[in-house]
Amino acid sequence: TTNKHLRYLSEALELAKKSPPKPTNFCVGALLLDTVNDKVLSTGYTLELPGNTHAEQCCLSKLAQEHNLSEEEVGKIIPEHAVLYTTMEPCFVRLSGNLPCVQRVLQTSSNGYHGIKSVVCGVKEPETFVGENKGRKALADGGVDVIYVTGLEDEILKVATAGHRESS
Ligand SMILES: Nc1nc(=O)c(N)c(NC[C@H](O)[C@H](O)[C@H](O)COP(=O)(O)O)[nH]1
Ligand SMILES: [Zn+2]
Repeated sequence: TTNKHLRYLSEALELAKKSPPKPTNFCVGALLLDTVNDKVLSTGYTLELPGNTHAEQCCLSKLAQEHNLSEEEVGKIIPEHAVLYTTMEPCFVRLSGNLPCVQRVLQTSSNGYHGIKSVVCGVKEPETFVGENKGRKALADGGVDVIYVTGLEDEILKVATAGHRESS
């Protein structure tokens, strides 16, 4: 399944490349996969939707919109065995103070909804903005497996930090 993880993580990386580089965040790509039907349910990249939005946030928000649900209810339509692929691990703290994506993921399995129980990411979050990201433990405590897949780190970080260099 590592090849499958790399395939979808590569797709998420292509999405991350669409994100407009900024010095105050990372360019990340995310996609939600229905692994039973091998169907991409939704995709997202940083700043895709208006506002200071994250890739995982856009992915979930677009899915909610498609089903006329609020973000809080989107777990209702997420099938069992859905996997969230994100090039960088979900944020645990955001300098902006906006709701972290760890909370958004955990929220999908509230209210008795099955929600997202598995996250596959390509890199841990660098400590640039908020120090060590402790999201993996929070997700595990909430019954969500976090799997780090190696192999794309360099490219993921290069894309993620495109806005952090003068001549990017
Ligand atoms: N997983 C992830 N997906 C994203 O789409 C994104 N931009 C980040 N970035 C994490 C970083 O910690 C925050 O971008 C900064 O903490 C600034 O916070 P805001 O983004 O302004 O809320 N992380
Ligand atoms: Zn986030």
